[in-house]
Amino acid sequence: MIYTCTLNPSVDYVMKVDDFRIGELNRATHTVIFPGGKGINVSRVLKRLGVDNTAFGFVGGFTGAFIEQELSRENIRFDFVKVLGDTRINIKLKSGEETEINGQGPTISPEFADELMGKIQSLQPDDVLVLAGSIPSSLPSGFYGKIVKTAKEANVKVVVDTSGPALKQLIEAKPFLVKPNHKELGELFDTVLHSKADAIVYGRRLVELGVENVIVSMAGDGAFFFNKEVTLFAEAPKGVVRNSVGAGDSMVAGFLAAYTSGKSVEKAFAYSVATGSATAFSEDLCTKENVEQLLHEVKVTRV
Ligand SMILES: Nc1ncnc2c1ncn2[C@@H]1O[C@H](COP(=O)(O)OP(=O)(O)O)[C@@H](O)[C@H]1O
Ligand SMILES: O=P(O)(O)OC[C@H]1O[C@](O)(COP(=O)(O)O)[C@@H](O)[C@@H]1O
Repeated sequence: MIYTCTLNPSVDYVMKVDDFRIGELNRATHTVIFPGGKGINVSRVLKRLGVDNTAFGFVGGFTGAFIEQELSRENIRFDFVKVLGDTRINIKLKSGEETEINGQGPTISPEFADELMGKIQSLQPDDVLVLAGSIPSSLPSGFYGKIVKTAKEANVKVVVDTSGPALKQLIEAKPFLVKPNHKELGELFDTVLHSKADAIVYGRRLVELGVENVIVSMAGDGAFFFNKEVTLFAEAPKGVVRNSVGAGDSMVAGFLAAYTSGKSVEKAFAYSVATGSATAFSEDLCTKENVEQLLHEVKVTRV
């Protein structure tokens, strides 16, 4: 069974504003609201790809109730810890460029953190645990590390999609899969990546550090896959980007959906790129039909 864990879920409030002006009254021409947070996006895309899974994490208040209601509507299993305070609202402003403001999220007190650890302790060998998104500031900075240790002791495969110090901490635990974008990969090594050659150098370094499989996404410029045996590159399919929020999370879901159904890493990587682009070209997350239409456009080459 695949489990996702979102420590800081969100309600993503997407607002389209023509000609946004800072410091003035702007009126949205289109608004839409989605349940969000990286692990929740992975759960939603997995379900759309026909893979049952369970979402873990912390939710609270009216925004938390909205997330549960939307996941129930999509028949996605969840087992959240209910916290005091409201789940955050993240603003995704579309006005030519995409600007994002992510909220802080509610305070998670130690008893709620322990309740989540209890759920992690109940995982079984060969389960997959996707740890995705930021760590709320109220949790101890080593919290992700503690989750990975518990999961790995139970022979659970750990997948990581996060950034900053949380990503650094999780790399040390040698996860099964990580999916940084090129900016997050640069930050991990206190540098800025300027080229595909740079992405190859630092992607391979993650494998040397013990990560089993690495996907480095570069938005419309394609993606790399690295493990001990191969380095692969895939061009991103061409299309009109409607909402790239959740595209990275969709790649993780696409890879896992294909890999856990027995596909090779080459095929799972191609499916991952098609899933990321299918989401970027949709207003909400992708559907399985969108992914399969794009799959034939993804050409994977060995580097
Ligand atoms: N402009 C684009 N054209 C085609 N595909 C895109 C575009 N932007 C994102 N994608 C797809 O989404 C994936 C993840 O995007 P990226 O922005 O790199 O990740 P993240 O959302 O984690 O920042 C890419 O590998 C690609 O498949
Ligand atoms: O936990 P963080 O890093 O604040 O990110 C949360 C945000 O990331 C998202 O999951 C989207 O992530 P990606 O665009 O990287 O796939 C949004 O749904 C959410 O608002």
